Parts: sequence; C-alpha cells; structure tokens
Amino acid sequence: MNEPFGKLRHQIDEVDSQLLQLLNKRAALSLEVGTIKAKGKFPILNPKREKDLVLNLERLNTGPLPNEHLRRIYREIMSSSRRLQAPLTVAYLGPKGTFSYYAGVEALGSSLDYIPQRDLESVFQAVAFGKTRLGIVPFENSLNGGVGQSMDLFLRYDVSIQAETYSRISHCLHGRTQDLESVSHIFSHPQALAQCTRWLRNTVPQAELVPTVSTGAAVELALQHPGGAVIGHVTLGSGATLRCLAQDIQDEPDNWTRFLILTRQPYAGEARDKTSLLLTLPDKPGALQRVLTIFSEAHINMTKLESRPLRFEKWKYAFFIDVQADLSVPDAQPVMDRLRDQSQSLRVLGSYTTWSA
Ligand SMILES: O=C(O)C(=O)C[C@]1(C(=O)O)C=C[C@@H](O)C=C1
Repeated sequence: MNEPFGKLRHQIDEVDSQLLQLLNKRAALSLEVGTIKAKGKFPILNPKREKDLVLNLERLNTGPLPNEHLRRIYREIMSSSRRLQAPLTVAYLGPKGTFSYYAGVEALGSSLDYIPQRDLESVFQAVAFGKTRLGIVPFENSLNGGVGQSMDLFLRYDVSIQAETYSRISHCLHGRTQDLESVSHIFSHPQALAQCTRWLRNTVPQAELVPTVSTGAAVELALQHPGGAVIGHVTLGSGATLRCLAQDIQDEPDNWTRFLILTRQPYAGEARDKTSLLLTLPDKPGALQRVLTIFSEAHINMTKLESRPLRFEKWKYAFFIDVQADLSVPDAQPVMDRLRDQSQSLRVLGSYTTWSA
C-alpha cells in the first residue's frame, strides 16, 4: 500500500527532523535575544525587523514553495519566537471571531494571548493603562472611510502606533431564521451596516437595521429576537447557534480595513514606512495650506488627511495626517520643527512599519 510513497515519505521524515533541529536552534537564539531585550527594556515585537527578514527570505526563495505560504509559515514562527521571549497580550474588539480578532491573528500569529474587550474604548484603555502590551484597532475602511470612533479615542488616550496591517473584509449575514425573508431585525456594528448598505436595502428591505456598540453585543441581541440576525465574519455564528444566511454581502467585493497595532510607549529605532500625526491649527486663513506646503517642499507623500471635531471645543477640529516618511529620525527634525511652528498642538501618533496584506 505504502510502496509508491515509501521512499519519498522517508525523505520527508529526514527533512522534518532537520527542520525540527533548525527550528529549535532558532528558538534558542530567539531566547538569547529575549534576555537582552528584557535587560535593555526593548520591546519584544519589532515589526520592522520581521518585515525585513521575511522580505529577504522572499527574495532568496527559489520555490516551489510560494512566497504567500512562506509568509504564513514565518508569521507563526515569529509568533512562537515572541511568545518564547515573553508573554504578549493583545487587546481587541471582541468576541473571538470578529474582524479585529482575525486581523490580529493574520498579522501577529496565533501564539499570542488575545484578550477580547467589550468596546473600542476598552481596547485603548487596556493599552494606555498597561493592562495589555498591545492592542489592535480598525482605523479606516476602503468602502466607508475613517473609523471615527478610533480617531476620537486617539484624542483621549496616550497610545502609540507600532505597525499597520491591512485585512480583507468579507461580511456574512448570520441569522436564527431558515431564510432571508423571515429576518426582522439586523443587529450590527455601524461600520458593517455601512459597508453592506446596498445589499441590505435590496435583499432584506423588511428588516430593521439596529446599530450596536460591538459585534458581540449584536450577537447577544440577535439571540433574543426570533427574527434576529447579525453581520460578521464567516465563522461568527458557529458557536452561537446562528446560521450563515448569505455570504460576501459587502457592497464591493474588494473590501479592506486598515488596522493599527498599538503600544503604550513609542519606540524609536530603525527607519519606518509611515508616520501618523494629530494636529490642531490656528483659526487663520491658510493654516492648513502652510502645513501641506511643508510636506510638498520636503517631497513627502501624504496618504491620509481627515478632520474630526474636537469634542471639548465646538467648531474646532483635529487633523489626522499620515505621511510616507519616518518623521522620528534625526534627519526629519527640520520638518518637525516647521510643523510645530505652524500648529497649535502637534502629537506624533507613531512612526511605524507597514505589514503587507
Ligand atoms: O530580532 C529580534 O528583535 C527578535 O526578537 C527575533 C525575532 C525573530 O524571531 O526573528 C522575534 C521577534 C521580533 O519581533 C523580531 C524578530
């Protein structure tokens, strides 16, 4: 029976035992790095180093292993490596199975401790008050724009961005009913409702749309209503006796969310891909234009500009600006000085690494 495979399986066993030895050799080296990090109070997670390491392996890779598989394998190797160095906790908008949860696992691997929070504010609090080392929050969506709640929380909590990661979002409608016609109420986070507006209006026009603070709250409410349904990740209903009534219901198939990985303290190190700034400007003609001129004169590309109301002062705004430059390095000091001169207040939310999707 085994004859056609016998020799090949023997060779695979040989390779696996070599891989095992090498993985343990790597783990031992990582433990040594961990000891140095603990002494020097360096952060365990170094997204820049991880990104460079994987890009280098992709360049060396001659196949037949596809780079996509290589990336996934290394995500788990690195996740285990960090876990060996120290326990690493990540706060996310729960419950398990939300898009935030999967974005965390896609970026950071499965060897971390993911701690669900009941709302986005609790994620910011967990990081700001040191209850967890990391947090992951949605920041903007390719269909629906900025996540206002996350932006407002940056105004209130002192946290720093350590990395950004992009996750593809495919929404499913999970319900208690047998069919779509019997759905009477759809409970969902407002972001998910907004990303599925057209489908909801055309397919379940009879259903009342009820925004909730989180997908967890939506599931609880859906379970209390005979015609209740909830929008979420394909796996969401599995533990909650809800069945998937329709898949991929977002208005455009190519739906992506940008998530930010937060830490308490900024970490200045090697050059990063991007910087996020939060500024308020004097109420004078041309104030914003002067800031934009600083970037254009320094040949710095701006990838986002969005304003949010300053809640404690009406008709005043905070500007969120993302640029493709590391403004934490000494070379960027002149740009930072000019920005400070032109702003009423200026906060660097982080200079950080982009993890590819
Ligand atoms: O180089 C480091 O700083 C390490 O801790 C090692 C290592 C790795 O396993 O390669 C682990 C965690 C860091 O996020 C980056 C890389």
